[in-house]
Amino acid sequence: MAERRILVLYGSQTGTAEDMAERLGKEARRRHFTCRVDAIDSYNIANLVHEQLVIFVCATTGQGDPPDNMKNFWRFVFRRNLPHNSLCRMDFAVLGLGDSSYPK
Ligand SMILES: Cc1cc2nc3c(=O)[nH]c(=O)nc-3n(C[C@H](O)[C@H](O)[C@H](O)COP(=O)(O)O)c2cc1C
Repeated sequence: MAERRILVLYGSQTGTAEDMAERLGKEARRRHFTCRVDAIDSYNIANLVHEQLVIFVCATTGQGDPPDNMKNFWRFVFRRNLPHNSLCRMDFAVLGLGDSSYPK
């Protein structure tokens, strides 16, 4: 990886995923990565194709629903006409937050 750059995007309803994303950002900067942390729907999805490495930190709310600040992205991901290879050049990781007391 020529440039050490990470984007951390979070979907958070009550702040836990946001805190986690900020912690990841801090840790990444400590390790000399350039790191931006943002709510998923505040980020311009059209730019995702230019990202090298993205960490998605996403919580669940309602009844297995996406948080309000990632609803647009959720719709985007499930678009029927989204080319299957549209994000294939991007490395990504997903950290999901939930609570095991909710029914599966
Ligand atoms: C109203 C509400 C609904 C939730 N629904 C679910 C759920 O359906 N499934 C699940 O695994 N966790 C559920 N959770 C647990 C949250 O996903 C978990 O507490 C998470 O850490 C919250 O992250 P956030 O503070 O970033 O929103 C729910 C929590 C709340 C407050």
